[in-house]
Amino acid sequence: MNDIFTARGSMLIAGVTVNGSTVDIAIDEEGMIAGIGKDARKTIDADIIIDGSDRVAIPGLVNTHTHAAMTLLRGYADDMPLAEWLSEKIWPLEAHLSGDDVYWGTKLACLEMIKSGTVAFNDMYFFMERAADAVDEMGLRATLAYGFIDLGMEEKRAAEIKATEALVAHVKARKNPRIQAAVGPHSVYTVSPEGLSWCAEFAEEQGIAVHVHLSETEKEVTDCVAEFGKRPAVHLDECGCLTPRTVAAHCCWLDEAECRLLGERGVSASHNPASNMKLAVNRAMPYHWLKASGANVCLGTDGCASNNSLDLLEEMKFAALLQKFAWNSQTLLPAGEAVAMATSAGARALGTGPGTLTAGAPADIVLLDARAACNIPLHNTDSNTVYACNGGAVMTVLCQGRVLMHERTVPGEEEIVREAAAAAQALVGRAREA
Ligand SMILES: O=c1[nH]cnc2c1ncn2[C@@H]1O[C@H](CO)[C@@H](O)[C@H]1O
Ligand SMILES: [Zn+2]
Repeated sequence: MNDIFTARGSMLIAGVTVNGSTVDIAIDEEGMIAGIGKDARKTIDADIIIDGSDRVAIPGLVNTHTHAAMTLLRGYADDMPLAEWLSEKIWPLEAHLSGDDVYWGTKLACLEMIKSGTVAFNDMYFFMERAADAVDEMGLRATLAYGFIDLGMEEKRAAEIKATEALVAHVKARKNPRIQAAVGPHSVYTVSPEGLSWCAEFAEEQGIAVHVHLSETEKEVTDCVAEFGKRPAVHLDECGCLTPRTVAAHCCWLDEAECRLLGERGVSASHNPASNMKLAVNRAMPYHWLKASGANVCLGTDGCASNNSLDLLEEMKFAALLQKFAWNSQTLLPAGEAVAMATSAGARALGTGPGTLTAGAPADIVLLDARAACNIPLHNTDSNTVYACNGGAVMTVLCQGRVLMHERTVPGEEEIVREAAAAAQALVGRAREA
């Protein structure tokens, strides 16, 4: 069974349930879906066969906003307001982070993501060269941004520019088709207009994505209006940061005109319901306005210090429930749309393919346990996936046709858990001594 992780060749997932029908999924040697349907096995001479009976296949999930290595901060500080939480707890501890911490924290995040069906993620953090090592080894896809924070200081800005340029050069030099670089201006309250403009220009010049926090709290909006005379989305736009390559996380306090602006600019808006509820940001993303505007609404978990897990199956449920509750509409964000947010919309945001189970798409595939209680009965796959199951129902995960987890086994799990726990403990120890 172990060689399924290293075996290369064409593959057949035989007799698997997709949207209520039993089909075969044929995967070619390049890791692309060659065919899907009752006769798909005829399209290839499979080297590897995965038994799909008792399995439901869905496209691989895409986490469009996280800080992966914050797994090390899981449970370190909870139940606090955002500004206090960041400035009194999170940032002081992050000041002691090392590259090794980010490596093991990101490995743990990748393990957790694979175990809950995620095949690609959009990350913003520090020591991202080491995050790239972790992603490389774990086999999923990632877009990696250095979290650019200049706090209005010219000297700090110069250092952030250097760090951003270094990461982009590093990622390009790796030539790993699964790993992309992005530019990561943290937010309008931590980056000066000069910093934001530099980020926008550099991203444009490099043809890479912009990853930013936007309108997470009401305070962010009132402070931005007081300082710059305009709301955060307008401010970001004037600095050139709103583009079809932009992923804006949270988008809770956008007004209707800002939603239209995001739609016009072709921005991807990443909904992070668990983090928003936990930090009581007190307003849900206006999904209905963003959807009407044509913005690409996708899904993210945010980091493990504000979630505190990376389970997108759970997150789909939070999104569908929060939207209904907040906007008083039983019909808003139905299950099928929640699945699309976590799959095709996420794939569009990160440029990783169509994010669907179709011929010609990359074989980014999740097999859920059809015999798990949460999948009985199977009246409707989308419904069970969003409302009943969590990551525990994920059995097998493929990324570009490569098996990352099979029957819940991920190679190297024991070492990752041991080393990440040790790194977290040592990090807190260093902070306490300081
Ligand atoms: O919800 C959040 N809002 C704003 N900042 C956050 C949140 N979660 C994590 N970070 C912070 O963003 C930086 C990423 O490079 C880190 O400092 C991380 O702690
Ligand atoms: Zn965040």
